[in-house]
Amino acid sequence: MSALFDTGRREIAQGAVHVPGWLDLDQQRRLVEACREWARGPVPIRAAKLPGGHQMSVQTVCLGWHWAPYKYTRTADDAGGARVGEMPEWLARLGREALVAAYQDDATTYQPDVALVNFYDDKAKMGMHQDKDERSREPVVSLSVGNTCLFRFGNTENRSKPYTDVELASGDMFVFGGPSRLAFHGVPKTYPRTAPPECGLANGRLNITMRVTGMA
Ligand SMILES: O=C(O)CCC(=O)C(=O)O
Ligand SMILES: [Fe+2]
Repeated sequence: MSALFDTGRREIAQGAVHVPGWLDLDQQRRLVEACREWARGPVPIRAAKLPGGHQMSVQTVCLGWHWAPYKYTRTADDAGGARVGEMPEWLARLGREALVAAYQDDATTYQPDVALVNFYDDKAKMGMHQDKDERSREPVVSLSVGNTCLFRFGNTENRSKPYTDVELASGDMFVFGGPSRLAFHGVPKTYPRTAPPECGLANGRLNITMRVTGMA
């Protein structure tokens, strides 16, 4: 991204950067279209079940690797058993461009091999957690489309304070890596009817996180 569009870039913690409005409306619409396609299969979108039996309120479909609490597999053993869809190279490239913009580092060789596509209806939320099922500690890139949410970005020790509350709006990008890679984070709520009509998503919120599993 050119300097012109980097003006809103904000470092939330060391290695954690929020870039508001990183995706233009055309890119947002294309992502929404792609998410609709991915949600259809080969693995259908589903709300994952936690080991205790609790079902997540967020619905997820994965690319590259299938994530179910708390591991990655090639087949969706909790959702019909099909082999998960490919991680498209264009999406990995978008992840790399995000990293370049967030860290202002043109030399990155970032190559995410998994994407988790999350859909939030107006009631969905995500509790404070760490993304730690990856063997690699390469950064996580997050892209948001649709309704604005409250994103809580915490510390690496526990689920409670200190944390920083950030609003992630349609088109926003957020990266966390380095000393922030294992920070607890979550989505306490989304704000209904806040999506720009032109983003392509009339209801709810989509979030795509890209990661490097470190698995072969
Ligand atoms: O929806 C978000 O912004 C965060 C999603 C997230 O933390 C995850 O999928 O692990
Ligand atoms: Fe996460």
